[in-house]
Amino acid sequence: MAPRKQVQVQSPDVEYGEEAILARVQYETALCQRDGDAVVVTPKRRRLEVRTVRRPHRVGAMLVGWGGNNGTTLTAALLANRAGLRWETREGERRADWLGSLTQSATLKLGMDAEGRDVWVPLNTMVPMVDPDDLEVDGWDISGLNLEDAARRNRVLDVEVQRALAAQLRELKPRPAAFNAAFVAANQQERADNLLAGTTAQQLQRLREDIRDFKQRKALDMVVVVWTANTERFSEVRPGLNDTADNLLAAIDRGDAEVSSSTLYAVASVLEGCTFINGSPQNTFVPGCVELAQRHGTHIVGDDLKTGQTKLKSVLVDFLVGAGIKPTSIVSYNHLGNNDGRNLSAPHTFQSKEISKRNVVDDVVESNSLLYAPGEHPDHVVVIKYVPYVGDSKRAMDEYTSELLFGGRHTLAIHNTCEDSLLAAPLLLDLVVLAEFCSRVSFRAHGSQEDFVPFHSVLGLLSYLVKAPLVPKDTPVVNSLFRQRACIENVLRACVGLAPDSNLLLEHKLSTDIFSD
Ligand SMILES: NC(=O)c1ccc[n+]([C@@H]2O[C@H](COP(=O)([O-])OP(=O)(O)OC[C@H]3O[C@@H](n4cnc5c(N)ncnc54)[C@H](O)[C@@H]3O)[C@@H](O)[C@H]2O)c1
Ligand SMILES: O=P([O-])([O-])O[C@@H]1[C@@H](O)[C@H](O)[C@@H](O)[C@H](O)[C@@H]1O
Repeated sequence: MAPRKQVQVQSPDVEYGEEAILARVQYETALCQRDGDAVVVTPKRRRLEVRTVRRPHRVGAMLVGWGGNNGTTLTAALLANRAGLRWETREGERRADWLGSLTQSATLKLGMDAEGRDVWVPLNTMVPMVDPDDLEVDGWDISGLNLEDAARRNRVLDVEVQRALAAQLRELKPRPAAFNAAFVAANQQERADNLLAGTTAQQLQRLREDIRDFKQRKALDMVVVVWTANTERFSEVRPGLNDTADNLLAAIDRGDAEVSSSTLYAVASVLEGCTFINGSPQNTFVPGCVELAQRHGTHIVGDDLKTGQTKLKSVLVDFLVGAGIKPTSIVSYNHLGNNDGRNLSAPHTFQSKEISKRNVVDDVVESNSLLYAPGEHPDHVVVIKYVPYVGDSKRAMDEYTSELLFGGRHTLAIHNTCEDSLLAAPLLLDLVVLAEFCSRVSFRAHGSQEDFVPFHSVLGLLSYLVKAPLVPKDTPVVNSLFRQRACIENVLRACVGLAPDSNLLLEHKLSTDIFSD
């Protein structure tokens, strides 16, 4: 697909240099001090400089679980879009697209034209971003199936698409994987025929060699490793095991069985200077792993892709609580029949998913003390059942019960069929594209001679894409979907010297025009 024309901002506050865009923005916050029931607010204004390197890296994504439903679907989408694939369906011809991708198929409101009409532009025209057609992919899987056979087994893609991509997919074979079977359901053992041998320490070295091999073979200057393998049970976090970076490295050296596969891949990625993204709910980022990422100045992102049922939950609860309606009961049931669902049929792996699916309402509930007393929250139940027949087509059924005026009851009953991998694959692309963008952005106080500072190792900006956002220690978690999206939009606006979108639109709301020059 031809690259889209970039937005060009004409302002004394932005310079489009050869190497970087240098922008100056006013960063405004409000310092609140409670005094009994009163709140005293002091506006804080800081002028910042934002530097964005213009040329995107030559990026490769290494998928852990490459042969899975998400991994094969993302790979097929990359190949199909690169080829401009068209295929026949019973509803007529389809052509490859990136529907469901924030960076490829979503827009943001840039401003208004001379007639006062809103002007919306694709997100990826604000600053240069990686073109998916340039993205290289590789990865590991405990199953040795090549991606053509894996895609057939996974039953996500139309047969016409599988046929059209068969020759290319057949050439793609996952690398042997590090696998700690104790962390996933026993039923996953059946497919484990493509495993690394040796001690955990030897496997760590092999994973690092794999990353270097991919980087060298494809002439990359950045690799992003993405965990899209099975959901694991939580790792025990304890002093001497994984509470510090050195203890975690020592635990790997001694082959401690409590080091999960996902943490081992994360450590390999950090040691190779790569961004690591956790698309599953387990606590891959034990404290020692976070410390290691900070020590090496690499980015980590997690946890658990936010694709369908949970994405809707974060919107509905935001809407209800924001409207002063009090959700008192949330029942989230779904059944699915893919291998993810099969793995989640084990209590210890389900518990990881239950945590990420339940915590997503916490920040919105805590935001409204008029509705909820301290510690009060809605009843909230998550149920996931494995029903092979429905395959990847997850059926979510939710019931939201809320209290209304005069003791009224409001009930929202929703049936939400989520084609899980068709929803997840575009988000995996967004995570890689946005993680690469974040690696090129840095900030400093205006007029400072200090170095520009990058985003924190824990890349909270990408919270929009995950259920359980990993954020820097002692910083707030935001789950509200539209606040998360606004954060990404406003960072993109800051990169080109534009203020956040206030949504005031006073030009259209006053009795008299006070804006005409
Ligand atoms: N699709 C969605 O809607 C969605 C949303 C949120 C999170 N997720 C999570 O994404 C992950 C992948 O989902 P999926 O539907 O692709 O599952 P999947 O079971 O189809 O794919 C997982 C793949 O990982 C492989 N694997 C397991 N352990 C491995 C290891 N140690 N190293 C390398 N490969 C390993 C498996 O063989 C399998 O091919 C799951 O954890 C799931 O919970 C999916
Ligand atoms: O749709 P969503 O809640 O965002 O996410 C999905 C869950 O509903 C589903 O139960 C689980 O199997 C998938 O891995 C994914 O987590």
